Amino acid sequence: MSRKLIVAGAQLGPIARDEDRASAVARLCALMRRAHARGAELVVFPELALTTFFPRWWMEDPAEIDAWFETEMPNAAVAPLFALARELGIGFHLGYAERTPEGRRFNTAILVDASGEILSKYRKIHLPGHFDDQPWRPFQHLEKKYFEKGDLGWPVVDGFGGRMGICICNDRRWPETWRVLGLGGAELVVLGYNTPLHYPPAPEHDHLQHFHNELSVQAGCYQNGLWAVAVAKAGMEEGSELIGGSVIVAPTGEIVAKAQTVGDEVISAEIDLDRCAEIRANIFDFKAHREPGDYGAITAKKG
Ligand SMILES: CSCC[C@@H](NC(N)=O)C(=O)O
Repeated sequence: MSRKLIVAGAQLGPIARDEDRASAVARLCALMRRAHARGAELVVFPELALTTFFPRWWMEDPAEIDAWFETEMPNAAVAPLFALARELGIGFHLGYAERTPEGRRFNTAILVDASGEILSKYRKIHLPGHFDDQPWRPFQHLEKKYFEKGDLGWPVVDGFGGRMGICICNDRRWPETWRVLGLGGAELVVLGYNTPLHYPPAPEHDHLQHFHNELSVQAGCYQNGLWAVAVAKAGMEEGSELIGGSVIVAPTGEIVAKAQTVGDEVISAEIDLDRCAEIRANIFDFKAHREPGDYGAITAKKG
């Protein structure tokens, strides 16, 4: 038995600070067409895919901050993407900055089906970086200032013939993310990232950025017996070099497709969701072998 599906990752090259939504959406549409031409039923776009990675700048003016956020989804700016998805009959994952009607701000991603309906929404839980102005850095990482911690948990929903989960960028480094998604029955996890090559607090690790990206995604897939499509916004963006290396990873932890550039690029693979059982019914058979009674420390409060 098999449940086969062609999936694509649409890596983005840099988005300039003054590049407007219309330009970014036109690029997403061009990538969606390329993914569709490869037979993809689902295309995964990066984290915060409609703008430059704005948390690298300290801003105080609320109007200036709000300009980076979407107050509705879909909205007029992304309407062409939703319309194209419907026309082509392709689903997609999109990361964006969300501002709610109550003025709450989240780093959000949605999963949209081939009819343009939003199937699932996730708000980023692991927010990296800092709250305060740190002008000593060549660029800042102010996700803790601009976003609240997500309040939707890690939803797992039916879609694309299987069980679908979402996480966002820094979440991929945390085993708890993958385990909670795995416990929810996720068979395919989609995620986007903006990962600077340079990490100012520990530059001695800069040369490990690609390794840590792959290590995290491959371990998450293997240890939970699921597929992942992990997609970068890459390249030299406003003086900050972002890693590429978008990958599609199998439940065995093997990479089955990988980007070769740091620009706009489509990767794709035919995946079989039934291959999750190769791991889930064996080495990581949760029911048979997991010992949650001994894992209490994992859910204890911070400290
Ligand atoms: C502050 S350094 C970590 C950078 C982080 N980036 C995002 N966007 O979460 C990441 O984990 O890739």
